[in-house]
Amino acid sequence: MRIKGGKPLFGEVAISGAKNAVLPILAASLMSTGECRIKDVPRLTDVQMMIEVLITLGAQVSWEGESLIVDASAVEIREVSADLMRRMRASNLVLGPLLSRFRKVRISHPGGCSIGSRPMDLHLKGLQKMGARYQERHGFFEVETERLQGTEIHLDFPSVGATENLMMAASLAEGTTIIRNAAKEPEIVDLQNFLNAMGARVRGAGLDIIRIDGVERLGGCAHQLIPDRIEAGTFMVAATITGGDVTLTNVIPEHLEPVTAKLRETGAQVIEEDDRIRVIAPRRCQAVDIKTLPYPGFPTDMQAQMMALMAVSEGTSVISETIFENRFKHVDELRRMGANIRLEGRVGIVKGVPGLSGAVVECTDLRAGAALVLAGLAAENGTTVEKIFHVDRGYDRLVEKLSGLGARITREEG
Ligand SMILES: CC(=O)N[C@H]1[C@@H](OP(=O)(O)OP(=O)(O)OC[C@H]2O[C@@H](n3ccc(=O)[nH]c3=O)[C@H](O)[C@@H]2O)O[C@H](CO)[C@@H](O)[C@@H]1O
Ligand SMILES: C=C(OP(=O)(O)O)C(=O)O
Repeated sequence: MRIKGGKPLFGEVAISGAKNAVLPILAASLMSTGECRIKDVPRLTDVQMMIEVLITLGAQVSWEGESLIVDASAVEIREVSADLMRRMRASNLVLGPLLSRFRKVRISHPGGCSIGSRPMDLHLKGLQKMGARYQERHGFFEVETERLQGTEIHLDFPSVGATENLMMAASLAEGTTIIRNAAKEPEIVDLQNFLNAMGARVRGAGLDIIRIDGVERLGGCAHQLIPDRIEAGTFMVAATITGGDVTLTNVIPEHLEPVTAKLRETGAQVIEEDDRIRVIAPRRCQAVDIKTLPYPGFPTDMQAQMMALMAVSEGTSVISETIFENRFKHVDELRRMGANIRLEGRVGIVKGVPGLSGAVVECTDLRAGAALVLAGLAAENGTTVEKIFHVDRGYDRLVEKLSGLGARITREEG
């Protein structure tokens, strides 16, 4: 991606459906014996990969405009290969659905990814409490059960993935499951709504305790995805870092509160309407401290983008990453562009500089890539962002959307 920075962004941009909602929802569709129609699905490589997982398992999946139609009635295979698992972390979300529907699953160990290790002990501990047995062999988890039984599960940490896997598994279990210390992210609420539309009985998503009354079968449904709060947050930072004035449409402002609060602290004006947010940038932002936390805390998926903003803000910012142990890979690349950042373990100390200078930089992961694009939009001269495929995992038509706001950005296939 080539960016000629230094131009404020102006105008309106429509936010796509949420990546982190559609991936668990596609996994959940494996439990249905009817046809599921999911609307407003973003065109992302992660979505394409999840479609491949579903097809490999035997589901029929087709696009109809912006909707995906999934028919999993003929699914029989119960194994996810190491290859698919390596290519997309979220493929671990088929564990709960396949186990509850077929009672036996073989899923490759997720290992780690560039932002840190991605353990599944909480997912497995919860399933074990529901009566599943598992063993780890040759890099695979082999999990089986006669039928999952409802139970009470207390999560040691409000893990998003574990909450999702357990909610899905419990939907076809016998009896009632209570998940305590559950994750409260908006994507959990969207999953609850999708499960209930298929005929499940889930209540409490968005709160600490989720109650699932198991049912015998799940049928077809139609579901509209929530907008992507991380894509939205990224555009809010794009407006701020370039000194622009941008209105986002198709957003749920409440989901963005942690980001909005921080941006307001930097001096940006954020005006919320029903399903729109307008961001008006200050002359120069003030540095603010950031600590990533489970929702409604500040999202880890916005940490890199905020670091790019802090790199050009006035003052010193302390950024603590508490969710992933290795989510600072963008630091070296931002330094190439003139950022003054020191790392101390999981804390980044960012001393704002008056401006960044364009350079050739490389994406190391999805949000690191987004941060570099943002830095490029703010920098003087040209920036080349390489390995942009990381960004395609989570941003739908990013170049088109940024160009629509006046950014000078092009893309070349390497
Ligand atoms: C709480 C949180 O912010 N979760 C983020 C996490 O979700 P994701 O579902 O990938 O990760 P979790 O929420 O499960 O994991 C968060 C933390 O819990 C630990 N853990 C997780 C599962 C487990 O069985 N054992 C265990 O120890 C992880 O190592 C990590 O430190 O990454 C996604 C992609 O960046 C984000 O959208 C989610 O917001
Ligand atoms: C890292 C992310 O996704 P995943 O958990 O699917 O790797 C993300 O959405 O920022």
